Amino acid sequence: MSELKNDRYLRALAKQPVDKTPVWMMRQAGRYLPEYRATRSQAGDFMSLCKNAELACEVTLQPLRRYPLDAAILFSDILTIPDAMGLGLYFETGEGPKFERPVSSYADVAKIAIPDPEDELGYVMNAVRTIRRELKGEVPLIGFSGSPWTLATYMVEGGSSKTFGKIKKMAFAEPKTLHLLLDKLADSVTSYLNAQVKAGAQSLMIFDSWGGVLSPRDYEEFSLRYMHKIVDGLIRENDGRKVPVTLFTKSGGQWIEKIAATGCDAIGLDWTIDIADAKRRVGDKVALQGNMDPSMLHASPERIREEVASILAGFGHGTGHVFNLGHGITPDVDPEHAGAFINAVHELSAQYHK
Ligand SMILES: Cc1c2[nH]c(c1CCC(=O)O)Cc1[nH]c(c(CCC(=O)O)c1C)Cc1[nH]c(c(CCC(=O)O)c1C)Cc1[nH]c(c(C)c1CCC(=O)O)C2
Repeated sequence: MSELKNDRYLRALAKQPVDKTPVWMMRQAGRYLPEYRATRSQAGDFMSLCKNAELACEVTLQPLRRYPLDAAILFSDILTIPDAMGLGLYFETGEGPKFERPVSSYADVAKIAIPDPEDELGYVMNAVRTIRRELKGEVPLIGFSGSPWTLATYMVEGGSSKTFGKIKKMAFAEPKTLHLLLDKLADSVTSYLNAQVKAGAQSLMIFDSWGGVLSPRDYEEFSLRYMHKIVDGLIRENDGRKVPVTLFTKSGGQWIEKIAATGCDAIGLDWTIDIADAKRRVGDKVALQGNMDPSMLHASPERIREEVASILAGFGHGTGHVFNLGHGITPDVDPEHAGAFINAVHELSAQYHK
């Protein structure tokens, strides 16, 4: 078993005692950091940055050099799987991700093959191995993927969407087509995440960014069911240590009992749910990650501290809490405010672990 210098994050996920509440930030490597923007312009476009193991490692480590974060997250994107399936991912400046060949029919879905993670996605595994080597056991490395539903929204819509008109039409008019796609995605995500574990990822997170646009029944049918299938297929122990899995459904606060029942180790919460309420409902089963509104990072450092204090008080005494934002940090945040947030978590949380 390789030793970690700081294992607070893994201990909190396993509900073992900690000295302080661990903290990391979704999208902690990103455009709000000038050093990220510099490396990114050196790489050219975003996917070239993801495909260069040395540069992907560099941007993964940048936020850790600035802040005492308790975890690193692989620098990559959730859309690597659809790209490896042959859809032709590209990024239009200011418009987010797009696909050259979106999926629209049963025939399109039938043609899709499950990518080999060490072949078409070998660049991701190279990044994981490089980052693990360069982290030198400082903090654990989180691997990740998108959920089948969230990946399918991009594949069917051809990019980001506000209304999800095309994928909902497929869900309700051609459910067989969508289920075949979701099934292939679940198999792809399982083998992709297991390959990340074998390459060195010490924890896993599944981003279900768009599960919250579904009705409760449709959430179970089109999103949760496939995340459950993935959880059942994951390697849960490696190198003598548990590999915890965190499920994050944005706007999924009303379904946390159902999410906990998948057998995941932790639930990621956005800011629309009170963490005290979440702890009452599922705190005996799973750890909780979250949940400050990322927009709060625009407030003064004093106001940020107050917000951190109130979330810590909501969770209360004991372990099982990984502090985070309720969604990704945005490019317009002042890096000093991010630092104030992280320090506040460490300083104000010690009293809850005595
Ligand atoms: C939906 C989604 C995507 N990607 C991701 C999600 C799920 C999380 C969420 O709900 O936000 C996940 C993701 N994307 C990225 C990471 C890296 C790890 C981290 O630091 O958290 C992670 C975990 C890097 C990235 N992924 C992307 C960037 C920005 C790219 C750039 O440098 O221009 C980063 C740092 C690109 C991306 N990729 C995607 C979008 C919507 C965008 C933004 C496009 C834009 O704003 O121009 C798809």
